[in-house]
Amino acid sequence: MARTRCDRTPAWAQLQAHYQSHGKQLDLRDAFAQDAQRFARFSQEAPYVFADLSKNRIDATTEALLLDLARQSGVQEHRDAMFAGEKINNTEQREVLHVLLRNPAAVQSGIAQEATLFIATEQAKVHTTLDAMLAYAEKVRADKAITDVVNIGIGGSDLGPQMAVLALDAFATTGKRLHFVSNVDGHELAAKLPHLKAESTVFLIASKTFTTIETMTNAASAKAWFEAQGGTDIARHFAALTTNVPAANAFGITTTFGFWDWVGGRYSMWSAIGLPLAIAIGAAGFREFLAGAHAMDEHFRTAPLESNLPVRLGLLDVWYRNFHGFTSRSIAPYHSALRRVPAYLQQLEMESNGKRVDASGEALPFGTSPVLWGEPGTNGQHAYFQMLHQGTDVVPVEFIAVKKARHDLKGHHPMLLANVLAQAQALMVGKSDAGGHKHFTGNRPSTFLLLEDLTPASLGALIALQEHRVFVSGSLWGINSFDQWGVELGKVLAKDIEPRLASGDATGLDGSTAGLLARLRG
Ligand SMILES: O=P(O)(O)OC[C@H]1O[C@](O)(CO)[C@@H](O)[C@@H]1O
Repeated sequence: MARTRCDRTPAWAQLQAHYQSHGKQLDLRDAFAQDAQRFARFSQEAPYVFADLSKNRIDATTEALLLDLARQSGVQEHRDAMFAGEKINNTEQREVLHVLLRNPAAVQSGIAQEATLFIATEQAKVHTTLDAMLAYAEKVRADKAITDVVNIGIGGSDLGPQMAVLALDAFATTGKRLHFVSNVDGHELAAKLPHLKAESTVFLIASKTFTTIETMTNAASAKAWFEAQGGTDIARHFAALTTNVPAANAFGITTTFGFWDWVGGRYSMWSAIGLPLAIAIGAAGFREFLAGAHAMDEHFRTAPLESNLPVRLGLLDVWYRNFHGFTSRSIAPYHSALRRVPAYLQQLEMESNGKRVDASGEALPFGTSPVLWGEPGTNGQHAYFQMLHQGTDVVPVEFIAVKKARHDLKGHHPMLLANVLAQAQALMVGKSDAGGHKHFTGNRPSTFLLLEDLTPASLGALIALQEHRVFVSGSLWGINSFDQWGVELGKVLAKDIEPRLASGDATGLDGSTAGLLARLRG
């Protein structure tokens, strides 16, 4: 697989020169004035998602050079290697095949015989497990005695299903209450338990590894509570979603749905980890969700680079991070059901691309993952948008809007859409007030993602789009987007500190940790 780190390509130097001569001065207002076709030129259709990129600080030369950067870095080859089942997660020697989870059939052409065989075998397992998991979801949905489903998991075993269950609330037809418990902070689980009854609750223990301390602690407490309430039928009231079925069995759970180590935690909601969503919207809805993601996979896999939305977004991310030096991106979903999307994207992008070394371990001489943050519009407008409009830092904003409303409250949706348009417009056009307090500099960039309707399929496509744009920027940066060693140190230290809270032993601790330990014990 030919992969060249972006800063080692000829296009990188050309982009630097272009940034100095044109890029940094580009004014969006002039760009629109000079080009009546700018909206059409810088917008992109993809399955279920229309993207307006025209309010970004790019021109035709920028795009051409960025596309050269993609070609010279080997993004296409890297993408093909992922789809072909190569072990592109090199630090863990694993394939990266979450796309298989939403692939309707094991059709792969032009790849090595060995990979074809591997993919076909894994694909068969995916479909068998999917059928079993969806049959279970339907069983729970049909079970009148079950009123509550509690998902216990954290990170990728929580954020995805939680985000999707909220997003697709309009499609939730079960009448069952879905709860998500992630934090090891006992306040979270303790607040739920008094409202649950053992005989009417199903606990889903979601953990890829089945070793994560938060999830194991919550799962043990949930099981102890269940038994203390007189519950005995663990097989009916507990299910495990995991790659580590033996550990789930050892924990006493016999109802299990597996997945595989070629699925990263933050890429796992398409697997058994999606069970809460399948229970909420049903098997057919879940299959539509997968189909929407698959449509985006096909777009990413086959569309030419210049009309490939994940590629265009990933290139833009690199342009902003490494040439403009923007360090964050604000996500502004103008749909209250998408309120957990910013949190979901934080893990997706920051855990994938928050790396300081390339895939070979060499320190990178440029910035990588931006900070992602945001709240739903219009709420954000009345909080931090002040800074977006008039602060000293430029923060590119990614608006997400949905054309169709699924409520009939008069006037709300046009007002919501007017606001999202107005915010994007205000950021760009600004307002002159001779440099005073009411002055808006304008020329602040934004991307506008538009869905016709928020459905299982469009949500699937939107999230797959985000996965692939993260792939593209990570690929350009030459990093391994599929490991997360940065989460390990804190886990190890917490294990060391926990017994010290009981013993008070501060041997070898730094002064601050020792001081705080003493206060917490006092
Ligand atoms: O599903 P698991 O194995 O419990 O892991 C939960 C989360 O913890 C992490 O490994 C980080 O610690 C994430 O990557 C993952 O999504």
